[in-house]
Amino acid sequence: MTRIAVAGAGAFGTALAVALCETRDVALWGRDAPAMSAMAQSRVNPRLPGVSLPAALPVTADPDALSDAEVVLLATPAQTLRAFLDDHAPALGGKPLVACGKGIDLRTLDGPSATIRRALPSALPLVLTGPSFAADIARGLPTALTLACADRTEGARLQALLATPALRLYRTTDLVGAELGGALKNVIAIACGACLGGGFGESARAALLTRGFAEMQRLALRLGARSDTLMGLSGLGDLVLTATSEGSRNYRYGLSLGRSEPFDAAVTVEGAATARAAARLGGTLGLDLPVTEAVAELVEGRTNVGTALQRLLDRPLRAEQDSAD
Ligand SMILES: NC(=O)C1=CN([C@@H]2O[C@H](COP(=O)(O)OP(=O)(O)OC[C@H]3O[C@@H](n4cnc5c(N)ncnc54)[C@H](O)[C@@H]3O)[C@@H](O)[C@H]2O)C=CC1
Ligand SMILES: O=C(CO)COP(=O)(O)O
Repeated sequence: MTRIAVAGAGAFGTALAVALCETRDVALWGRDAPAMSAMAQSRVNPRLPGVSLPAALPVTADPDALSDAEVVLLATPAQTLRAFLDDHAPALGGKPLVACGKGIDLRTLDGPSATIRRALPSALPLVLTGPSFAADIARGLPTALTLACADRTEGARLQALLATPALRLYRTTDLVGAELGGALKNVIAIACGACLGGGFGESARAALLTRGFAEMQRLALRLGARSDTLMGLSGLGDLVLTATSEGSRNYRYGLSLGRSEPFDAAVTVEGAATARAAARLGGTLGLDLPVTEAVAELVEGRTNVGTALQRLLDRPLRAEQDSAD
C-alpha cells in the first residue's frame, strides 16, 4: 500500500513528491493521463524544469493511487480544489487530506480546510503552508513549513510522516491562521510587484508589504485565526519570500501589471482570485482592506497601478495600529 499520494502534478505537487520519496512510499497522481505517461517516460515535469524524477517515484493518472493511499496531499490550485474533491470523493473520504494550495475559493469564500469539510465531512483536513518555492524543495534545499491540524495527535503523527531531513515542519492547531496566511500573502505580493513594476520604488514596496500584512492580520483575526500564526512561517515568513522575489509568480504577475505588460494566462497566480474573494469577505465583514481592494480592482482591470497607489496615499491619516487611538 502506498502510504502517501500527492494529487496534482504541477510544480508544487511534483516537488513534494520528489522530496518525500527519498524516505517514504509516495505516488504522484495527475489528472492528465497522456501527460503523466510522458512524465513517467522522460522523468521530467515541464512545470518543474531541471529536476529529475527519482526512479522510485511512481507517476500515474490511475485513481487507484488515491484510493490506496493512507494520506493524500492536495496540490491542485485553490480554485479547483472543490471540483477535485467532488470528483474523487469515494477515494478520499475518511482520510487525512493535506491541503497544499494557497487561496480562498471565489465561489464559496471558503479556505481549503472548510472546502474539505464541506465536500468530505468524514475526512481529516490539514494544511501545509509556508515559504517554499517548488524548485527549492525539489532540490532538497533547507525549507521550514507549518503543518496545521485541529487534532493534536494526528498533527504530530503527520508532522513526523511528512518531515524530511531538509524539510522541517512546525505544527499548529490553527488551521484558519495557517491557510489565510498562505492565501493572503499572494495578494500582497501582487501589490508589491505592481509597485516595483510601476517604478514607485523599494520604500513604497516596504510600506505596502507592511500595511498589507496589517490587512492580512485584520481579516484573518476576524475569521478566527491566531495572531501568532500570522507572525509565523505561514504568514509573515511566506509574505517576505513572495513579496520580494522574482521566483514568485504572484510577484511577477504584479510586476507585469505595473509595467502594463501582458502575462501568460496559463501560469497559476493564486492571488488574483484570492484578492477578489478577500475583498468580498472584507466588504461583508465591514473591514478596511484598502491594499486588498486595490489589488482586486487591478486584477479586474478597473484601475491602474498609478491611480491605485495615489488613492492609498490620499486616504485620511490614521493611527498605525488598529488598537491605538
Ligand atoms: N509552485 C510553488 O512554488 C508553490 C505552489 N504552492 C501552491 O500549490 C498549488 C499548486 O501550484 P503549482 O503546483 O505551482 O501550480 P502549477 O500550475 O504548476 O500546477 C497546477 C496543477 O494542478 C493541476 N490541476 C488543475 N486543476 C485540477 C483538477 N481539477 N484536478 C486535478 N488536478 C488539477 C494542473 O493540471 C497542474 O498540473 C497553488 O495553490 C500554489 O499556491 C505552494 C507553495 C509553493
Ligand atoms: O507560495 C509560494 C512560495 O511560498 C509560491 O509563490 P507563487 O505562487 O507566487 O510562485
